[in-house]
Amino acid sequence: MITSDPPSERRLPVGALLGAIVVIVVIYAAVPLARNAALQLLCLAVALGLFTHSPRQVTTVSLSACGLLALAMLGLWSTGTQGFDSVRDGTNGLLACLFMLVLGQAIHHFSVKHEELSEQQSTMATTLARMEQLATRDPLTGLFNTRHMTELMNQHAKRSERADLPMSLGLIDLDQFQRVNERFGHAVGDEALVAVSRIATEVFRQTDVIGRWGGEELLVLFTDTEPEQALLGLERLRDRLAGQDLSVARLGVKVTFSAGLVVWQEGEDMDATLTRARHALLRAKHEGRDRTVTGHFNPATLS
Ligand SMILES: Nc1nc2c(ncn2[C@@H]2O[C@H](COP(=O)(O)OP(=O)(O)OP(=O)(O)O)[C@@H](O)[C@H]2O)c(=O)[nH]1
Repeated sequence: MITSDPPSERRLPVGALLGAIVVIVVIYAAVPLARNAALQLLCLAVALGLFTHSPRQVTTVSLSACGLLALAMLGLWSTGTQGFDSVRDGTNGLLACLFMLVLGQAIHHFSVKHEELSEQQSTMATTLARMEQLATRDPLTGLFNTRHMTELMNQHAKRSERADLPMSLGLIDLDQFQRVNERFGHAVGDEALVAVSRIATEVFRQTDVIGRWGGEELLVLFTDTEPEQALLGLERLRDRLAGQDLSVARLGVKVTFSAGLVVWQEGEDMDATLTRARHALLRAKHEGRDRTVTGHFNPATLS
């Protein structure tokens, strides 16, 4: 079961509270004139138990207050201390004890309910986060899934249009991935996919949006980025993958990728942008793989 700490505003060190109770009881015993005020302060200390950590501590506070007060009264009565009226002070003390026990129980009950509620809230938050994860992420790579990427593309297109910001789209396809699966097995192929995804998230900017576009394809949305910079990003990924062993067991699994990179045109439907990116990707494959082919901008302008 998931438990949660009470909110910080409820926290009061129980040790400090017990210390205060001891001091109040000492004042009660030592200063006859302050007895009524001490009883009121004791009740207040028990009420402050509401701000301690747990229901158990609430009970500790109220029982300690009652126990210490009873001991003090017993001591005063048995030693016949002057100024201690056993009827008046005894009745007041017993009433205070009764009040503190009832108050302690009520606060204990409230505290238990509060804890249950916190646990439920925490469980709900975890479940919601898990559901959101399942709805938006690809289970293998942890990247955004196709459906969520589609939503994000449309959102970013609107944002780019409103703010007049450049946006590019890169479609990445791992080369000859079937051979990786055939040679090393599907599980190792999965490892390679996970490794490429992890490296991609490291290589691209945090503002770039990366998703798995089915199978062995990734889609990158280069938001607020000039295409030349997006191309540099893709080539950084190529450099990082070059010669890198992508298997956990160091089997020598290496992959390259082909990519199609296009600039989103203002007002363009994202499906049309994707189609252009796929055409560019196919050209990259036909031209020999392990390269990026761009559409609608001149990579020769690279600085
Ligand atoms: N291990 C693993 N393989 C996958 C996954 N998704 C797709 N693949 C494999 O990726 C391979 C894609 O094969 P193809 O589309 O023929 O392309 P390719 O072998 O990569 O060759 P080119 O794309 O032409 O360079 C297939 O063998 C799929 O089974 C996955 O989640 N895990």
